[in-house]
Amino acid sequence: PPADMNPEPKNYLGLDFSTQQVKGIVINDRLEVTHEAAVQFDNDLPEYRTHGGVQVRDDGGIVTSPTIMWVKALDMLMDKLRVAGADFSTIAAVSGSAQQHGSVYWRGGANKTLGELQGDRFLHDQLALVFSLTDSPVWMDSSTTHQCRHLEEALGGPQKLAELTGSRAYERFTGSQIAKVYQNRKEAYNNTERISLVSSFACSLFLGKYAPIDLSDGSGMNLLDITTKTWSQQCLDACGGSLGEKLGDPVVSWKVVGSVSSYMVDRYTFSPDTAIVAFTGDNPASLAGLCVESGDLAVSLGTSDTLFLWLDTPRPRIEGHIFVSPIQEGAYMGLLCYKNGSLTRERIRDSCCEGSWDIFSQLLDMTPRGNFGNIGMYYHLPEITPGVEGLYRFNKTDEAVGRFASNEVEVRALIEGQFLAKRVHAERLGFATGIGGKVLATGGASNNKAILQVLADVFNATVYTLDVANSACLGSAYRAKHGLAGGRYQDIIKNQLLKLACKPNSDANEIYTPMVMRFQAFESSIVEQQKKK
Ligand SMILES: O=C(CO)[C@@H](O)[C@H](O)CF
Repeated sequence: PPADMNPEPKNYLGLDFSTQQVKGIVINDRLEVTHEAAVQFDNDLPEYRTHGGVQVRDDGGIVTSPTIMWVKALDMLMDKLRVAGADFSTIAAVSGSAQQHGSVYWRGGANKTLGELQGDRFLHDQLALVFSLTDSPVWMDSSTTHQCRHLEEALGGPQKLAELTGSRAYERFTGSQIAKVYQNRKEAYNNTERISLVSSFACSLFLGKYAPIDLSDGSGMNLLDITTKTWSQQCLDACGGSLGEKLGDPVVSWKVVGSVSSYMVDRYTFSPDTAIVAFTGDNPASLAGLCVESGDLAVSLGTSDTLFLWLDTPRPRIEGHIFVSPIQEGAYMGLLCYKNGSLTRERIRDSCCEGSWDIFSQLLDMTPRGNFGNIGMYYHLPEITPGVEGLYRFNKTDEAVGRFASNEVEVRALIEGQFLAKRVHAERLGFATGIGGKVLATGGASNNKAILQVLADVFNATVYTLDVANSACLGSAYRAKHGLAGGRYQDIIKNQLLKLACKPNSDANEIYTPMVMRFQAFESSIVEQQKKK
């Protein structure tokens, strides 16, 4: 039969440049993982002396990563994938993701160098001198409070900035980081021809020229007007001179931004027509990898808990973040981060359950939904959402109490309290609870059925689990197929197996909707109290 009757198998490559490692996954046309590899920055590139992939200065305020380390790691990753048996000549499309908010500064002439890379030499040898700033600020940096206040003032306050860009000003967000470079490293800034996010920087290494910033990761900069989907000139002017031309125009996340570079063809035998789909942030890529659809939410129950929301009508607030959706035109995603996640669950397991998850689950199962009206909030660490700290317990008559009557009430108060908070904050951002959407759970605690039952009851929704360890990397591979195929993302992932974990009890709504109201009132009073301190 003619060659096109038996088209080559279509495989897809997804990458994720996270804080501690760069990972690559190859999937086949049925989205099955066929090859994977990772390069750990600390262990595999010790010459850069990073800890957790970063270098910390100034008593923790300044956190950066050597840009060239990421470059060197990519060649190592591609070699590891090839050794693992990946055949890059069968890759139809590549996409990727990266830690959000970090920034890369390309010196004048770097675009030309990117286009002339020689396949017989390492990337890092050829790109050693192309960065006008050699250390990239990353999301853990918190040295830009002054720039954040200036940006919020320039835009009329935190709520106004949130309505325009999806978030209030945050120290880690790229706009304030660029403002700091503009103010303190003016020469480097003026020598900078292009500023990339870590995601568009990584894409540039495959493209052989500057890759555009995508709208979803671009929503994490405090620079993008998420309604018009263009840079806000007011925000650009508040952060740096002629910043718009250094950023280039943003593109939709599913755009094919070009075909693979000659470097990648020569060195790794990619086919010259391999498509490169815009890279995005790790959280938008995770939303894709967790197969979130309209009306769904995903929760990653890990060291910190993260909530990924599908939003059709977002309501930006000074808490949480709204990003342009990486997978659906016109839709948005909400992101909520909680620092008191599994560390808090482990504390209560140790203090009330002799350190045993089995006892934890038994105590949870033996207490009634609604916990006799008791509500608890457990912020051993300074919480992100909301910005409070401390332990708070309320009994059924709304009185603050120092402790609950039993261990089982304490255990249920912790889990119900963590999920009530998530429902309150999700609904504030515009999420509609209980309209038939799914809850997708992942992360360590998603292996605990008793915990997932509470999640199903509080959200009055069926909970599914998917054990995708690297949801961002997997989501990047799915997005590579989506960008090439076009059409609806849902059609790309429709056969993905979701494991049904538990359904809500029939009385869930009548029990938890009133509790949501009470929780909201308690949280507002605590936030007010902390402001007065
Ligand atoms: O800052 C964050 C989100 O706003 C983190 O989740 C980074 O993306 C982690 F890399």
